[in-house]
Amino acid sequence: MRTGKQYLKSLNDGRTVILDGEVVGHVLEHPAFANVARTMAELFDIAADPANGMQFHSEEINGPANRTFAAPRTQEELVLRRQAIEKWAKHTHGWVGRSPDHVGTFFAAFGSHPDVFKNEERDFAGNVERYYRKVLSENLYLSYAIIPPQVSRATTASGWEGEYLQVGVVRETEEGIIVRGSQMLATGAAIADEVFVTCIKPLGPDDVDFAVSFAIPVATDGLKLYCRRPFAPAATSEFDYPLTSHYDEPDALVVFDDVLIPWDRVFINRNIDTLRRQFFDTGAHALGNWQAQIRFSTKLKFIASVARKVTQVNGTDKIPGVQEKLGELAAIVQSVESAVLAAEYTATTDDAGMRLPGKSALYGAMGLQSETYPRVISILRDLVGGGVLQLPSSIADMTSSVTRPDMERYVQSPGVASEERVKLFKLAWDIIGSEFAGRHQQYEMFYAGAPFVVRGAYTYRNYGYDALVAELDTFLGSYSVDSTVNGAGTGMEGA
Ligand SMILES: Cc1cc2nc3c(=O)[nH]c(=O)nc-3n(C[C@H](O)[C@H](O)[C@H](O)COP(=O)(O)OP(=O)(O)OC[C@H]3O[C@@H](n4cnc5c(N)ncnc54)[C@H](O)[C@@H]3O)c2cc1C
Repeated sequence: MRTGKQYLKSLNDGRTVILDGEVVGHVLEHPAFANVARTMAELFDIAADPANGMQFHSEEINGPANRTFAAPRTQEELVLRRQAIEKWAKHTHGWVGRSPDHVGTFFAAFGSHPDVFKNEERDFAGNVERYYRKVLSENLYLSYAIIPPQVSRATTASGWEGEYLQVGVVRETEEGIIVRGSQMLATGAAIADEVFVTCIKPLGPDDVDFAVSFAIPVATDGLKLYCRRPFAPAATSEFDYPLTSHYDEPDALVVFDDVLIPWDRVFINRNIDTLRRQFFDTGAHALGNWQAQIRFSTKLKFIASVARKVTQVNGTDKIPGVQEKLGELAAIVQSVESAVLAAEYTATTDDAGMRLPGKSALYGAMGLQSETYPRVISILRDLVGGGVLQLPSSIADMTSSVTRPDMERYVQSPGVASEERVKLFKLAWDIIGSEFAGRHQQYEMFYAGAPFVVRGAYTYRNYGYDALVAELDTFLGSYSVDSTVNGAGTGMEGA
């Protein structure tokens, strides 16, 4: 299996990554990307070491592959898959949202349901199968951009002024389709191998040009990545910004300047019905978002551990009011892990033989996430008080012989030396207050769609209200005006 070293080597490929009006040369030589790319390399090394139990024998490629890219067929495989995802999530403490297991999971589901992509003119179903085999055999890191740019949400792209603002097909050639336009928001693309592009938002009949699905290498002619302001370069040290310095995944607006997508990389071409079905009739949406919940649960446990330690250091942990706050935190964190396990417990097997996590539990947790995460951050913010600002400006105050004595005298706690205390509270600030922290709040609230979409389209539809209402109707049918008038069920029978 591909190692971290091999992955890093492959990044010097002439990709067009843009920051501050300029094309970044080799991403590994830029402080915005170097450390987070090394984090990804560590993940690949963990997967490549058989001792970590992250490999499985793939029938599709008849060889070893990354367990997080497996399409589970049995309950045991579903459990092993969750454990492999946890292994990676624990390495980053859940602070890397789009590690390669996220989009890789979608292709596990696509590859198990090629029929959904079947097309009379072209072998798109075969393309999906072959591409999944490529993901497995090359241990690929995919990012994705599946949301139209935020031009206007009042209409879909066909209603916008200006053509091809959203990525769409301009024309077809013998070699493939030519696409033009943009899509948001490809997390990790600047350091990924490939980018998967499609549209998950519903399209109207006039949007057929935008109904595409394809994957291409990041280093493709005409493909540009406009990255948001990176936070890692401003991180003065690992000690000052322990999370920012390692886990600042770049987010990018993806722009296509008449890019040729070869036919063998096209999965959907101008087909609104298949576009809708690709995520939901393949199980990809559920399997992919379960990966996200496993990662989220790992992150929440990490934040809870910081909160608990802060109260120990500050000597507030014996106060009943503080224990109540830690209790609320524990309840929230446990409810997310419980949903992950409940989804596993209620898993079902679909028509293609793929084992899918239970949707009611999965989408239930997702429906609350836009409140869960801010609440968790708010509890930690409450518990740390001003301690996160009563901190030296940087590691320099800790190392300078002039300032260190004051740090050791004034910034410490009983039994907790200055360095230990500063370290903990700097970590807390990187969780609640740094730019990295702010981006994470936005990420957890929006990565699976705006909250109104998650609740209205996923949680509501998958809850199983019909079965509940059927039970309610049985109960309502068990009594009537007549039975009440006759005294039945009132306790007055025979009176
Ligand atoms: C940090 C981060 C990383 C991301 N990474 C990725 C990625 O890797 N790949 C990817 O494809 N996408 C990614 N996304 C994009 C994400 O999928 C979108 O942000 C998400 O789908 C929501 O779309 P939007 O931001 O355009 O919000 P909009 O749809 O514009 O909604 C914004 C807000 O407007 C209001 N609103 C709009 N329409 C309605 C309505 N009909 N009813 C009620 N309220 C409404 C709501 O308050 C809503 O929250 C990322 C986003 C963030 C923040």
